[in-house]
Parts: sequence; C-alpha cells; structure tokens
Amino acid sequence: MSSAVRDVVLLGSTGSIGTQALDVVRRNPERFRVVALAAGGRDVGLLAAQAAEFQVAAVAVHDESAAGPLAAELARAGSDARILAGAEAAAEAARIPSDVVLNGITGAIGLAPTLAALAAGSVLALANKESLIIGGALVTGAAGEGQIVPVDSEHSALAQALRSGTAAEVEKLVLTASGGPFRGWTREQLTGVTPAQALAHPTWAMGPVVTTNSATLVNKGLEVIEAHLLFGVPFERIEVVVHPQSIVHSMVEFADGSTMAQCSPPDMRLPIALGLGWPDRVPGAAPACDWTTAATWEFFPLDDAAFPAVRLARECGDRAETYPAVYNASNEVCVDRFLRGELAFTDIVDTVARVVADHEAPQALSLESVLEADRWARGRTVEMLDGRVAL
Ligand SMILES: NC(=O)C1=CN([C@@H]2O[C@H](COP(=O)(O)OP(=O)(O)OC[C@H]3O[C@@H](n4cnc5c(N)ncnc54)[C@H](OP(=O)(O)O)[C@@H]3O)[C@@H](O)[C@H]2O)C=CC1
Ligand SMILES: CC(=O)[C@@H](O)[C@H](O)COP(=O)(O)O
Ligand SMILES: [Mn+2]
Repeated sequence: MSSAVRDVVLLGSTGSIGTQALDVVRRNPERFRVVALAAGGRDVGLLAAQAAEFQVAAVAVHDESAAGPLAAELARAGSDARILAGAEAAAEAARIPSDVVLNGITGAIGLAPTLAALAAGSVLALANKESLIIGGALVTGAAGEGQIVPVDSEHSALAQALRSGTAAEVEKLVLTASGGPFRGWTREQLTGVTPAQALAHPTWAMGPVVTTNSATLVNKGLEVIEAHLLFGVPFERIEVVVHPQSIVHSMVEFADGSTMAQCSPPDMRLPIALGLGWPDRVPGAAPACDWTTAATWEFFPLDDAAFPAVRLARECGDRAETYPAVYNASNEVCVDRFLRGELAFTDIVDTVARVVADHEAPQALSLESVLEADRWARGRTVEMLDGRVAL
C-alpha cells in the first residue's frame, strides 16, 4: 500500500456517487483528503456543509446564480473555501493539483472536467461514463497508461478480473445487467410505465438519469461502449448477460475457458474506494458476500426485442466518430422529457434510434465535432418530439 494521503478533487459531490465517495473519505482519513468539491448548484446548503466538514480549499458550482447563496452558506458553515462559478467551474476544479479527480457528474457536461483532469496529470477515477463514451479516442488518447481508473461497477469488476491474466489471454468480457425494474416485460407492457416505476431500481439506489437508463437498458448500451474504450476489446467479444441480483458485477472469460468474476453485494462504496486507492484495496470499504446464508444467482439472456438499446449502442460504438455522442445526447433529452411526464417510456429509445439514423458523421473526431454532434442531436431530438420533424 502507498503510504501518502491522496488529495482528491470530487466532482458531483452532492449526488449519489459524490455522497458515497465522501463516506469513503470520512472513514479513511489516513488515506484520502478532499481538496475541492464541485456540483451543479442545486443544493448549496449541502455543498457548504461538505466544504466545512472536509475543510476543502475550493468549491465549484456550475450555476453562476448559486455563487451568492453558496458564499452565505459557506460563511454560516464556517468554511473559507474559494468559490469557482460558471460553466467552466468544474473543469477549473479538476485542474487543481491533486492525486485523484473523481468525476461523479451526470451526463455529457462531464467531458470538459474529464479532459481537464487528464491534462492536469491526475488519476481520473471515472464514474461519469458519458465523457469517455462521447469523447472516445479523444479521451483515451489524452490519458496516460493507467491514468483512467473505472468506478462504474461493471468496469471496476472487469479491471479487477483482468488482473488475473494478460491481454492476449482474454477471450471475452461479460457485462452483467440487472435488467432493471421491467425485466421480463414485453414491449406492449412497457409503453405505459411511469417515471416512478422506472425510478424503482431493484438493486441500486442511484441518481435519476442513470436509474432511468438502467430501466431502458441504455445504461448497458453505454457500458458496452465504455468497456470497449477502456479495455480495447472489440465489440463482438463483449457480451451482456442479465443477472437480477447484481452481485456478480461482470466477468472476464480467458482463452483456456476459465471465467473470472468479481462478486460483492451491490454497494458503490467498493468501486469508489478502489477507484480512489487503485491499485490498493481499502479494507472494509463495503460489506462482503455472506456465504452462511443460502443464495441464488441467476443469469438470463438479454431480450433484444423488448430492450433494443444495447443493440443500437453497439452500432453507434462500432461506427464510432460522433455516433456515441449522438446516442447519448438524444437519450439525455428523452430521459429529461420522460421524467417530466412528457414522453412515453418506449419513445425514449425509439427517438434515439431515429436521431442516430439521421446523423451524418463528420470525417474526424475532434472536441469541436463532438460538441457540435451533441448540440445537433439535442436540437434534432427536440424538433422530433415537438413535431417539427416527422417521426
Ligand atoms: N449512482 C451510482 O450508483 C452510479 C453512477 N454512475 C455514474 O456516475 C455519474 C453520477 O451519477 P449519480 O451520482 O447517480 O448522479 P446524481 O444525479 O445523483 O448526481 C450528479 C451530481 O453531479 C452534479 N452536477 C451536475 N451538473 C454539474 C456540473 N455542470 N458541474 C459540476 N457538478 C455537476 C450534481 O449537482 P446538482 O445536483 O447541484 O446539479 C450532483 O452532485 C453518472 O455518469 C452515472 O452514470 C455509474 C455507476 C453507478
Ligand atoms: C451501479 C452501476 O454501476 C450502475 O451503472 C448499474 O450498472 C446499474 O444497474 P443496471 O444497469 O445493470 O440495471
Ligand atoms: Mn454500471
């Protein structure tokens, strides 16, 4: 184990990943110290309380109008943290000298902070899968060897399982999917589901976007692309299997027929702690499996007809360029509409598929082309949903 305390910049500190990361730090002060926090700005009271508890030097908020209320809350909480505010604030925070930047922001907006953390030379503990998926080779190309450590549970599992063999020995990666709250449902049954039903994830408590993505299986589609980019394994050798218990977090099959699985009860504090401490494990990060009680672990094939999101993501990942950015951006708009009660559940992936079909990719991937594709896909999705483009 490395002995020095690691300085951590935590992006998305008020969210599900962020609050669990702070719990890990709180219980391991001899290993980790938080130097900066970033959030959108929706809960400045919580952000200020976090800043005071962890005595951070800087706090960033995306929403500029939250800076004033944040200053008042910081003063009340007894924190003298410097405030960074505005669209660049999270990226600025990511540039603050640190050992690890944990990106726990939701959505494509996490791209600039991801690139900033990599350019600053910090280890990037990556929960914000969207930034890697839309940035593709831009992100992997900006990262040094081992600079990105996955926090997403499946990819943390794969990284752990891959420790037991060489790259040449890998036959396939097997991503597990809980199947979400609608596992086993037909397409007809899915049309009328409500946001409340979609947000009732059977095994994980997470933020609303990733939870909805789990219900549509878009999350698993994104994770197939994420696995391809992180581990360099071709799409045809990345499988998805439905595992409702979410205890086997993913598996690596090796050339000799051996399969290595990483198993633990569903608790993100384990992959978060490993992401912050990599390659060291943090003792007691989360409870282990209880082998004294009878348990059943099930595995089922994915129903591609009712849940076409994974197949569509594979196509986008295979076409690369700006297709993953279009898939993600269109989905973000659709999820927002669905959660507001303005879009049917099955229209989420149907609309994403239509927007993807309309996309003409630029020749080369660049930061500008990714941002332009993201803008275009959001606009096209809104046009379609508002009836200006025939569905
Ligand atoms: N939750 C989980 O268990 C898992 C999550 N992930 C991934 O981790 C990421 C975070 O998910 P989750 O924690 O569930 O999401 P949440 O919605 O719970 O939290 C998102 C956080 O990001 C902050 N945020 C939003 N916009 C900005 C911005 N522009 N700058 C800085 N901070 C911002 C939010 O602050 P505010 O509320 O003020 O806007 C909030 O703190 C996602 O990419 C998700 O897919 C992956 C695996 C598991
Ligand atoms: C905890 C985590 O990593 C989530 O991304 C999780 O994968 C969601 O579960 P499913 O997408 O498998 O339902
Ligand atoms: Mn995951």
